[in-house]
Amino acid sequence: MSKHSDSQDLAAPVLEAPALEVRGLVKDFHSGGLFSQSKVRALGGVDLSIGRGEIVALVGESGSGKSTLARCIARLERPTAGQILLDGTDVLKRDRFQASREYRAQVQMVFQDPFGSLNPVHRIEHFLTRSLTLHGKAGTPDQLRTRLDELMTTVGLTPDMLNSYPHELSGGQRQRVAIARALAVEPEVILADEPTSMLDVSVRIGILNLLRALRDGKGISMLYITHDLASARYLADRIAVMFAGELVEEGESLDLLANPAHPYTRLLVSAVPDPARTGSYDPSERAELRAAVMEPASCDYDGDPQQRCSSAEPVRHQVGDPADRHWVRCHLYRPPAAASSHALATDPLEEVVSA
Ligand SMILES: Nc1ncnc2c1ncn2[C@@H]1O[C@H](COP(=O)(O)OP(=O)(O)OP(=O)(O)O)[C@@H](O)[C@H]1O
Repeated sequence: MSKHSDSQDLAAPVLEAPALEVRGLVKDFHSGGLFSQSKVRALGGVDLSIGRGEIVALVGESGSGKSTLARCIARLERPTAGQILLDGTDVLKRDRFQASREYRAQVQMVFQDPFGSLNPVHRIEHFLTRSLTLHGKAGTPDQLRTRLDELMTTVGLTPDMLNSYPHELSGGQRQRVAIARALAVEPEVILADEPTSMLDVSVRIGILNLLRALRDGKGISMLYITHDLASARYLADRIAVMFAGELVEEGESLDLLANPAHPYTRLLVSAVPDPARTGSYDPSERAELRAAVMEPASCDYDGDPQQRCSSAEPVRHQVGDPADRHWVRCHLYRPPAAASSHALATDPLEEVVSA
């Protein structure tokens, strides 16, 4: 059991170098018109790493900065400051203005909307062939045919669907095509931004299982973005919690959900439908947690008279066993014995993800 400490020097286990790492990533958006000086700080200095073959879920409520982080990593947005390291190389330094083709092949993004990401005038074969050709992986016509068929079967579709148009497929099948398109370039990392949120509940678990199979079979590292803790728990090895553009807690999925240490994480956990708590759900508990965390500069959770977040950034505190790599950033963190527990009693996934 760790003790409360103001030190950032945590006793982390020595691990293999991560596949992808961001350090101090800041993103400001200008707001209020062309001549306005005002800005929105969407990311306030994010540090996050994804190990090889690891699935990290990034969770947080709408507007917390999840998509901005993924878009910065995919280099669809230019970060204001910070580093993005792929296999230890600082890619922002190497390719300052736009990502190289090599980087785009290594880091692929799958978007939330499988309807919007496929141009309706093209057949499925077009999307996959284009990716393969752009990245020099098409080969001879025979090799291309084999590769296309393989991609379709890998994502659970049949090769005859290559002749279909997007509107002839279901939402789940379209998302599988989007995943096949990402796979075509043989990426090292996939950034999946709410890949199931626009799909029928009945097909969500199939997409999650596909992502897991790709990690297991091909060793692809993934950042899985969601506001749904139940699916994060189902899929991810680790969960990172984002609040107002900052990571406030991170840990092994089961440990973090069983022992949430930050008031915001507890708020999220309390929102997961939990069959074991049906009937005893206490709305005032949620209201109290929400009030405590919605004003991060003056968080009075547990009554912090000093309101330290407004004058100093909270440092990271290790939570529990160092092997769990569980940390929290909160001035009010106390070791678990003194904190209240909001553990998920049973697996709510049956209720939330599957039909
Ligand atoms: N292009 C933009 N211009 C100005 N502000 C932006 C832009 N994109 C994002 N923001 C702001 O940055 C913050 C983070 O937004 P972001 O979309 O990353 O959050 P999110 O957690 O992904 O939310 P959601 O789950 O709703 O997608 C928000 O305050 C948002 O309004």
